[in-house]
Amino acid sequence: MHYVAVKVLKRLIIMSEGMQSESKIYVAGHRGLVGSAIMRRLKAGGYLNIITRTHAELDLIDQIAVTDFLAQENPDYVFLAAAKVGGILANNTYPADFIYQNLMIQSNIIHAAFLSKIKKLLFLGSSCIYPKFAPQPMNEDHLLTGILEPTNEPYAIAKIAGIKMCSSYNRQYGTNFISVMPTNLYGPGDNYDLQNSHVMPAMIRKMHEAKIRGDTKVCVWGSGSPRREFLYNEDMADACVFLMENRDANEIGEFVNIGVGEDLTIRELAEKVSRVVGYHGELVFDTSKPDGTPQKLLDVKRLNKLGWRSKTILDEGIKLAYQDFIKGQCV
Ligand SMILES: NC(=O)C1=CN([C@@H]2O[C@H](COP(=O)(O)OP(=O)(O)OC[C@H]3O[C@@H](n4cnc5c(N)ncnc54)[C@H](OP(=O)(O)O)[C@@H]3O)[C@@H](O)[C@H]2O)C=CC1
Ligand SMILES: C[C@H]1O[C@H](OP(=O)(O)OP(=O)(O)OC[C@H]2O[C@@H](n3cnc4c(=O)[nH]c(N)nc43)[C@H](O)[C@@H]2O)[C@@H](O)[C@@H](O)C1=O
Repeated sequence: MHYVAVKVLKRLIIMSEGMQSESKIYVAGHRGLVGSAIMRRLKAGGYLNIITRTHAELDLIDQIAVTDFLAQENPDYVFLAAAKVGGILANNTYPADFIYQNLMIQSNIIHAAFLSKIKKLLFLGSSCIYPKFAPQPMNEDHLLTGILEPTNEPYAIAKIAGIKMCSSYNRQYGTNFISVMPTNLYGPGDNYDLQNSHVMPAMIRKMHEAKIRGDTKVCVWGSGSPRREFLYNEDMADACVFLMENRDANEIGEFVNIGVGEDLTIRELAEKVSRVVGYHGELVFDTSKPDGTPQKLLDVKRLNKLGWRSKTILDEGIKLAYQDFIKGQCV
Protein backbone atom coordinates (compact mmCIF):
# COMPACT_ATOMS: atom_id res chain seq x y z
CA MET A 1 0.00 0.00 0.00
CA HIS A 2 1.14 3.57 -0.69
CA TYR A 3 3.19 5.04 2.23
CA VAL A 4 0.87 8.06 2.72
CA ALA A 5 -2.22 5.80 2.68
CA VAL A 6 -0.67 3.59 5.41
CA LYS A 7 0.09 6.64 7.54
CA VAL A 8 -3.48 7.93 7.15
CA LEU A 9 -4.90 4.48 7.98
CA LYS A 10 -2.78 4.22 11.15
CA ARG A 11 -4.00 7.65 12.23
CA LEU A 12 -7.62 6.65 11.62
CA ILE A 13 -7.25 3.54 13.79
CA ILE A 14 -5.81 5.62 16.69
CA MET A 15 -8.51 8.28 16.23
CA SER A 16 -11.46 5.93 16.40
CA GLU A 17 -10.83 5.13 20.11
CA GLY A 18 -12.72 8.22 21.38
CA MET A 19 -12.16 10.34 24.50
CA GLN A 20 -12.03 8.22 27.70
CA SER A 21 -12.18 9.43 31.33
CA GLU A 22 -8.44 8.74 31.72
CA SER A 23 -7.44 10.30 28.36
CA LYS A 24 -4.87 13.05 28.75
CA ILE A 25 -6.46 16.33 27.69
CA TYR A 26 -4.73 19.68 27.27
CA VAL A 27 -6.94 22.77 27.48
CA ALA A 28 -5.06 25.78 26.09
CA GLY A 29 -6.52 29.03 27.49
CA HIS A 30 -8.12 27.28 30.47
CA ARG A 31 -8.67 30.52 32.40
CA GLY A 32 -10.54 32.31 29.62
CA LEU A 33 -14.28 32.66 29.03
CA VAL A 34 -14.50 29.49 26.93
CA GLY A 35 -11.52 27.59 28.36
CA SER A 36 -12.81 27.86 31.94
CA ALA A 37 -16.24 26.60 30.82
CA ILE A 38 -14.57 23.69 28.97
CA MET A 39 -12.72 22.84 32.20
CA ARG A 40 -15.99 22.78 34.17
CA ARG A 41 -17.68 20.68 31.49
CA LEU A 42 -14.81 18.17 31.31
CA LYS A 43 -14.67 17.81 35.10
CA ALA A 44 -18.46 17.34 35.25
CA GLY A 45 -18.10 14.71 32.50
CA GLY A 46 -15.70 12.66 34.66
CA TYR A 47 -12.45 13.48 32.84
CA LEU A 48 -9.63 12.99 35.34
CA ASN A 49 -6.44 13.77 33.45
CA ILE A 50 -6.58 17.37 32.30
CA ILE A 51 -3.40 19.39 31.89
CA THR A 52 -3.14 23.18 31.79
CA ARG A 53 -0.51 25.91 31.76
CA THR A 54 -1.04 29.58 32.56
CA HIS A 55 0.24 32.25 30.20
CA ALA A 56 3.09 32.93 32.67
CA GLU A 57 4.07 29.23 32.69
CA LEU A 58 3.90 28.75 28.91
CA ASP A 59 3.79 31.57 26.38
CA LEU A 60 2.02 30.00 23.41
CA ILE A 61 3.72 32.47 21.06
CA ASP A 62 7.02 30.72 21.78
CA GLN A 63 7.29 27.96 19.17
CA ILE A 64 10.11 26.02 20.85
CA ALA A 65 8.42 26.11 24.26
CA VAL A 66 5.12 24.90 22.78
CA THR A 67 6.77 22.11 20.77
CA ASP A 68 8.74 20.94 23.83
CA PHE A 69 5.68 21.10 26.08
CA LEU A 70 3.50 18.97 23.79
CA ALA A 71 6.34 16.52 23.09
CA GLN A 72 6.97 16.05 26.83
CA GLU A 73 3.35 15.93 27.98
CA ASN A 74 2.12 14.05 24.92
CA PRO A 75 -1.63 14.65 25.48
CA ASP A 76 -4.22 12.59 23.59
CA TYR A 77 -6.61 15.51 23.00
CA VAL A 78 -6.19 19.29 22.69
CA PHE A 79 -8.80 22.04 23.07
CA LEU A 80 -7.30 25.17 21.48
CA ALA A 81 -9.20 27.91 23.36
CA ALA A 82 -6.25 30.28 23.79
CA ALA A 83 -6.20 33.38 21.62
CA LYS A 84 -5.85 37.13 21.59
CA VAL A 85 -9.51 38.13 22.01
CA GLY A 86 -11.39 41.41 22.30
CA GLY A 87 -14.36 43.44 21.19
CA ILE A 88 -14.78 45.76 18.23
CA LEU A 89 -12.64 48.61 19.62
CA ALA A 90 -9.75 46.37 20.73
CA ASN A 91 -9.69 44.66 17.33
CA ASN A 92 -9.73 48.02 15.56
CA THR A 93 -7.02 49.57 17.79
CA TYR A 94 -4.52 46.68 17.99
CA PRO A 95 -4.70 44.95 14.56
CA ALA A 96 -1.03 43.91 14.65
CA ASP A 97 -1.42 42.19 18.03
CA PHE A 98 -4.55 40.39 16.87
CA ILE A 99 -3.05 39.01 13.66
CA TYR A 100 0.42 38.21 15.03
CA GLN A 101 -0.56 36.60 18.32
CA ASN A 102 -3.38 34.53 16.85
CA LEU A 103 -1.34 33.28 13.89
CA MET A 104 1.51 32.33 16.24
CA ILE A 105 -0.55 30.67 18.98
CA GLN A 106 -2.62 28.55 16.63
CA SER A 107 0.26 27.65 14.27
CA ASN A 108 2.49 26.62 17.17
CA ILE A 109 -0.14 24.43 18.79
CA ILE A 110 -1.54 22.88 15.60
CA HIS A 111 1.90 22.00 14.21
CA ALA A 112 3.23 20.71 17.55
CA ALA A 113 0.03 18.66 17.98
CA PHE A 114 0.76 17.07 14.61
CA LEU A 115 4.39 16.35 15.57
CA SER A 116 3.26 14.81 18.87
CA LYS A 117 0.70 12.62 17.05
CA ILE A 118 -2.19 13.71 19.23
CA LYS A 119 -5.47 11.90 18.55
CA LYS A 120 -7.71 14.91 18.06
CA LEU A 121 -7.63 18.71 18.30
CA LEU A 122 -10.40 21.28 18.41
CA PHE A 123 -9.65 24.76 17.05
CA LEU A 124 -11.90 27.70 17.90
CA GLY A 125 -12.36 30.27 15.15
CA SER A 126 -15.06 32.96 15.09
CA SER A 127 -18.12 34.01 13.11
CA CYS A 128 -16.13 37.06 11.93
CA ILE A 129 -14.49 34.80 9.30
CA TYR A 130 -17.53 35.43 7.09
CA PRO A 131 -17.82 38.31 4.61
CA LYS A 132 -19.22 41.59 6.01
CA PHE A 133 -22.24 41.35 3.71
CA ALA A 134 -22.71 37.57 3.69
CA PRO A 135 -26.29 36.37 3.15
CA GLN A 136 -28.02 35.68 6.47
CA PRO A 137 -28.04 33.29 8.19
CA MET A 138 -24.40 32.56 7.30
CA ASN A 139 -23.65 28.97 6.44
CA GLU A 140 -20.30 27.26 6.18
CA ASP A 141 -20.25 27.62 2.36
CA HIS A 142 -20.09 31.43 2.67
CA LEU A 143 -16.42 31.36 3.73
CA LEU A 144 -14.18 33.39 1.36
CA THR A 145 -17.04 34.63 -0.82
CA GLY A 146 -16.63 38.37 -0.16
CA ILE A 147 -14.76 41.18 1.62
CA LEU A 148 -14.33 41.05 5.39
CA GLU A 149 -15.42 43.59 8.02
CA PRO A 150 -12.49 46.07 8.31
CA THR A 151 -12.65 46.47 12.14
CA ASN A 152 -11.61 42.85 12.66
CA GLU A 153 -10.10 41.77 9.32
CA PRO A 154 -6.63 40.89 10.77
CA TYR A 155 -8.21 38.70 13.48
CA ALA A 156 -10.56 37.12 10.91
CA ILE A 157 -7.66 36.36 8.55
CA ALA A 158 -5.78 34.63 11.39
CA LYS A 159 -8.89 32.56 12.15
CA ILE A 160 -9.32 31.63 8.46
CA ALA A 161 -5.65 30.56 8.44
CA GLY A 162 -6.42 28.36 11.46
CA ILE A 163 -9.27 26.64 9.62
CA LYS A 164 -7.06 26.09 6.57
CA MET A 165 -4.21 24.75 8.72
CA CYS A 166 -6.47 22.18 10.34
CA SER A 167 -8.04 21.07 7.06
CA SER A 168 -4.67 20.98 5.28
CA TYR A 169 -3.08 18.78 7.96
CA ASN A 170 -6.13 16.51 7.85
CA ARG A 171 -5.86 16.24 4.07
CA GLN A 172 -2.09 15.72 3.87
CA TYR A 173 -1.43 13.78 7.07
CA GLY A 174 -4.76 12.24 8.02
CA THR A 175 -4.93 14.11 11.34
CA ASN A 176 -8.24 14.61 13.17
CA PHE A 177 -8.26 18.39 13.70
CA ILE A 178 -11.74 19.88 13.95
CA SER A 179 -12.61 23.56 13.60
CA VAL A 180 -15.63 25.29 15.11
CA MET A 181 -16.85 28.84 14.45
CA PRO A 182 -18.61 30.28 17.50
CA THR A 183 -20.95 33.23 17.36
CA ASN A 184 -20.55 36.06 19.95
CA LEU A 185 -20.16 34.48 23.40
CA TYR A 186 -20.90 35.63 26.94
CA GLY A 187 -21.23 34.23 30.44
CA PRO A 188 -19.40 33.69 33.73
CA GLY A 189 -15.73 34.65 33.65
CA ASP A 190 -16.12 37.25 30.88
CA ASN A 191 -13.83 40.23 30.41
CA TYR A 192 -15.61 43.33 31.82
CA ASP A 193 -13.02 45.90 30.69
CA LEU A 194 -14.98 48.81 29.21
CA GLN A 195 -12.58 49.51 26.36
CA ASN A 196 -11.49 46.03 25.28
CA SER A 197 -14.45 43.78 26.02
CA HIS A 198 -17.34 42.60 23.87
CA VAL A 199 -20.73 44.28 23.97
CA MET A 200 -22.51 42.01 26.47
CA PRO A 201 -20.05 42.31 29.40
CA ALA A 202 -19.56 46.02 28.64
CA MET A 203 -23.32 46.66 28.81
CA ILE A 204 -23.71 44.68 32.02
CA ARG A 205 -20.99 46.71 33.72
CA LYS A 206 -22.03 50.10 32.30
CA MET A 207 -25.65 49.65 33.36
CA HIS A 208 -24.79 48.28 36.78
CA GLU A 209 -22.44 51.17 37.51
CA ALA A 210 -24.95 53.70 36.15
CA LYS A 211 -27.62 52.23 38.44
CA ILE A 212 -25.32 52.45 41.49
CA ARG A 213 -24.28 56.02 40.67
CA GLY A 214 -27.82 57.09 39.78
CA ASP A 215 -26.80 58.21 36.27
CA THR A 216 -29.70 59.22 34.03
CA LYS A 217 -27.99 58.08 30.79
CA VAL A 218 -25.88 55.19 29.52
CA CYS A 219 -23.78 55.35 26.36
CA VAL A 220 -24.23 52.54 23.83
CA TRP A 221 -21.64 52.44 21.04
CA GLY A 222 -22.75 52.77 17.42
CA SER A 223 -26.25 53.20 16.04
CA GLY A 224 -27.85 50.30 17.91
CA SER A 225 -29.01 48.77 14.61
CA PRO A 226 -26.39 46.00 14.07
CA ARG A 227 -27.75 42.53 14.71
CA ARG A 228 -25.83 39.99 16.79
CA GLU A 229 -26.41 36.47 18.08
CA PHE A 230 -25.29 35.46 21.60
CA LEU A 231 -24.37 32.01 22.90
CA TYR A 232 -23.86 31.27 26.59
CA ASN A 233 -20.30 30.05 27.32
CA GLU A 234 -21.41 26.90 29.19
CA ASP A 235 -23.38 25.89 26.07
CA MET A 236 -20.33 26.64 23.94
CA ALA A 237 -18.21 24.35 26.14
CA ASP A 238 -20.85 21.64 25.94
CA ALA A 239 -20.80 21.82 22.13
CA CYS A 240 -16.98 21.58 22.09
CA VAL A 241 -16.92 18.51 24.35
CA PHE A 242 -19.82 16.92 22.44
CA LEU A 243 -17.93 17.25 19.15
CA MET A 244 -14.67 15.99 20.66
CA GLU A 245 -16.48 12.97 22.10
CA ASN A 246 -18.74 12.12 19.20
CA ARG A 247 -17.68 13.55 15.86
CA ASP A 248 -14.52 13.33 13.77
CA ALA A 249 -13.19 15.79 11.21
CA ASN A 250 -14.43 13.67 8.30
CA GLU A 251 -18.04 13.89 9.62
CA ILE A 252 -17.92 17.63 10.34
CA GLY A 253 -16.55 18.93 7.04
CA GLU A 254 -14.00 21.75 6.97
CA PHE A 255 -15.63 23.41 10.02
CA VAL A 256 -18.98 23.89 11.75
CA ASN A 257 -20.80 26.96 13.05
CA ILE A 258 -21.69 27.02 16.74
CA GLY A 259 -24.55 29.30 17.60
CA VAL A 260 -28.17 29.63 18.56
CA GLY A 261 -29.72 30.55 15.21
CA GLU A 262 -31.47 33.71 16.54
CA ASP A 263 -30.27 37.30 16.70
CA LEU A 264 -31.42 40.73 17.89
CA THR A 265 -30.37 44.36 17.46
CA ILE A 266 -27.86 45.99 19.81
CA ARG A 267 -30.67 48.34 20.91
CA GLU A 268 -32.85 45.32 21.82
CA LEU A 269 -29.90 43.79 23.66
CA ALA A 270 -29.36 47.02 25.61
CA GLU A 271 -33.05 47.04 26.59
CA LYS A 272 -32.85 43.41 27.76
CA VAL A 273 -29.69 44.04 29.81
CA SER A 274 -31.21 47.16 31.39
CA ARG A 275 -34.27 45.12 32.48
CA VAL A 276 -32.08 42.41 34.05
CA VAL A 277 -29.82 44.93 35.79
CA GLY A 278 -32.77 47.08 36.89
CA TYR A 279 -31.44 50.24 35.27
CA HIS A 280 -34.18 52.67 34.18
CA GLY A 281 -32.21 55.53 32.61
CA GLU A 282 -31.99 56.60 28.97
CA LEU A 283 -29.90 54.83 26.31
CA VAL A 284 -27.76 57.23 24.29
CA PHE A 285 -26.22 55.99 21.02
CA ASP A 286 -22.67 57.18 20.26
CA THR A 287 -22.43 57.00 16.47
CA SER A 288 -18.78 58.07 16.53
CA LYS A 289 -18.07 54.44 17.58
CA PRO A 290 -18.05 51.72 14.88
CA ASP A 291 -21.08 49.51 14.22
CA GLY A 292 -19.02 46.74 12.64
CA THR A 293 -20.74 44.04 10.62
CA PRO A 294 -24.44 44.90 10.07
CA GLN A 295 -25.59 41.39 10.94
CA LYS A 296 -23.96 38.19 12.19
CA LEU A 297 -26.42 35.34 12.39
CA LEU A 298 -25.15 31.79 12.04
CA ASP A 299 -26.89 29.02 10.17
CA VAL A 300 -26.74 26.14 12.65
CA LYS A 301 -28.25 23.39 10.48
CA ARG A 302 -24.96 21.51 10.15
CA LEU A 303 -24.45 21.62 13.94
CA ASN A 304 -28.01 20.46 14.60
CA LYS A 305 -27.54 17.58 12.15
CA LEU A 306 -24.38 16.58 14.00
CA GLY A 307 -26.58 16.20 17.08
CA TRP A 308 -26.16 19.37 19.16
CA ARG A 309 -28.28 22.46 19.86
CA SER A 310 -28.03 25.28 22.42
CA LYS A 311 -30.06 25.19 25.63
CA THR A 312 -29.74 28.49 27.50
CA ILE A 313 -32.23 31.13 26.39
CA LEU A 314 -30.84 34.65 26.18
CA ASP A 315 -32.90 36.19 29.01
CA GLU A 316 -31.79 33.43 31.38
CA GLY A 317 -28.16 33.67 30.23
CA ILE A 318 -28.08 37.44 30.83
CA LYS A 319 -29.39 36.89 34.38
CA LEU A 320 -26.66 34.30 35.04
CA ALA A 321 -23.98 36.55 33.53
CA TYR A 322 -25.15 39.47 35.68
CA GLN A 323 -25.00 37.30 38.81
CA ASP A 324 -21.41 36.41 37.86
CA PHE A 325 -20.53 40.08 37.44
CA ILE A 326 -22.02 40.92 40.86
CA LYS A 327 -20.11 38.02 42.45
CA GLY A 328 -16.85 39.40 40.98
CA GLN A 329 -17.67 42.83 42.49
CA CYS A 330 -17.97 41.31 45.97
CA VAL A 331 -14.60 39.52 45.93
N1 LIG B 1 -15.55 35.66 23.44
C1 LIG B 1 -16.21 35.62 22.29
O1 LIG B 1 -17.26 36.29 22.12
C2 LIG B 1 -15.72 34.76 21.16
C3 LIG B 1 -14.56 34.00 21.26
N2 LIG B 1 -14.16 33.22 20.19
C4 LIG B 1 -12.96 32.39 20.26
O2 LIG B 1 -13.05 31.49 21.35
C5 LIG B 1 -11.74 31.26 21.89
C6 LIG B 1 -11.74 31.55 23.37
O3 LIG B 1 -12.08 32.92 23.56
P1 LIG B 1 -12.36 33.53 25.00
O4 LIG B 1 -12.43 32.44 25.99
O5 LIG B 1 -13.46 34.48 24.85
O6 LIG B 1 -11.03 34.38 25.23
P2 LIG B 1 -10.38 34.87 26.59
O7 LIG B 1 -9.64 36.13 26.29
O8 LIG B 1 -11.40 34.89 27.67
O9 LIG B 1 -9.34 33.71 26.93
C7 LIG B 1 -8.24 33.48 26.12
C8 LIG B 1 -7.20 32.73 26.93
O10 LIG B 1 -6.03 32.55 26.14
C9 LIG B 1 -4.89 32.82 26.94
N3 LIG B 1 -3.79 33.34 26.14
C10 LIG B 1 -3.81 34.38 25.29
N4 LIG B 1 -2.59 34.57 24.76
C11 LIG B 1 -1.78 33.62 25.30
C12 LIG B 1 -0.41 33.30 25.15
N5 LIG B 1 0.40 33.99 24.33
N6 LIG B 1 0.08 32.27 25.88
C13 LIG B 1 -0.70 31.58 26.73
N7 LIG B 1 -2.01 31.82 26.90
C14 LIG B 1 -2.54 32.85 26.19
C15 LIG B 1 -5.37 33.89 27.91
O11 LIG B 1 -4.55 33.92 29.05
P3 LIG B 1 -4.13 35.37 29.65
O12 LIG B 1 -5.44 36.05 29.93
O13 LIG B 1 -3.35 35.01 30.86
O14 LIG B 1 -3.36 36.03 28.56
C16 LIG B 1 -6.78 33.42 28.21
O15 LIG B 1 -6.81 32.50 29.27
C17 LIG B 1 -10.78 32.13 21.09
O16 LIG B 1 -10.23 31.38 20.05
C18 LIG B 1 -11.69 33.21 20.50
O17 LIG B 1 -11.16 33.72 19.32
C19 LIG B 1 -14.91 33.16 19.04
C20 LIG B 1 -16.05 33.88 18.90
C21 LIG B 1 -16.55 34.74 19.94
C1 LIG C 1 -17.03 38.08 18.74
C2 LIG C 1 -16.60 39.13 17.77
O1 LIG C 1 -16.44 40.39 18.43
C3 LIG C 1 -16.00 41.48 17.65
O2 LIG C 1 -17.00 41.90 16.77
P1 LIG C 1 -18.38 42.49 17.18
O3 LIG C 1 -19.43 41.48 17.08
O4 LIG C 1 -18.61 43.73 16.40
O5 LIG C 1 -18.12 42.79 18.72
P2 LIG C 1 -18.58 43.64 19.96
O6 LIG C 1 -19.19 42.71 20.92
O7 LIG C 1 -17.44 44.43 20.46
O8 LIG C 1 -19.66 44.69 19.41
C4 LIG C 1 -20.91 44.31 18.92
C5 LIG C 1 -21.75 45.53 18.62
O9 LIG C 1 -22.11 46.15 19.86
C6 LIG C 1 -21.86 47.55 19.80
N1 LIG C 1 -21.65 48.07 21.16
C7 LIG C 1 -22.50 48.92 21.79
N2 LIG C 1 -22.01 49.27 22.97
C8 LIG C 1 -20.83 48.59 23.12
C9 LIG C 1 -19.86 48.56 24.15
O10 LIG C 1 -19.98 49.22 25.19
N3 LIG C 1 -18.79 47.74 23.95
C10 LIG C 1 -18.63 47.00 22.81
N4 LIG C 1 -17.55 46.19 22.69
N5 LIG C 1 -19.54 47.04 21.79
C11 LIG C 1 -20.62 47.83 21.96
C12 LIG C 1 -20.68 47.65 18.85
O11 LIG C 1 -20.55 48.96 18.34
C13 LIG C 1 -21.04 46.61 17.80
O12 LIG C 1 -21.95 47.17 16.89
C14 LIG C 1 -14.85 41.13 16.73
O13 LIG C 1 -14.02 42.25 16.67
C15 LIG C 1 -14.30 39.81 16.97
O14 LIG C 1 -13.58 39.78 18.17
C16 LIG C 1 -15.33 38.77 17.08
O15 LIG C 1 -15.18 37.67 16.61
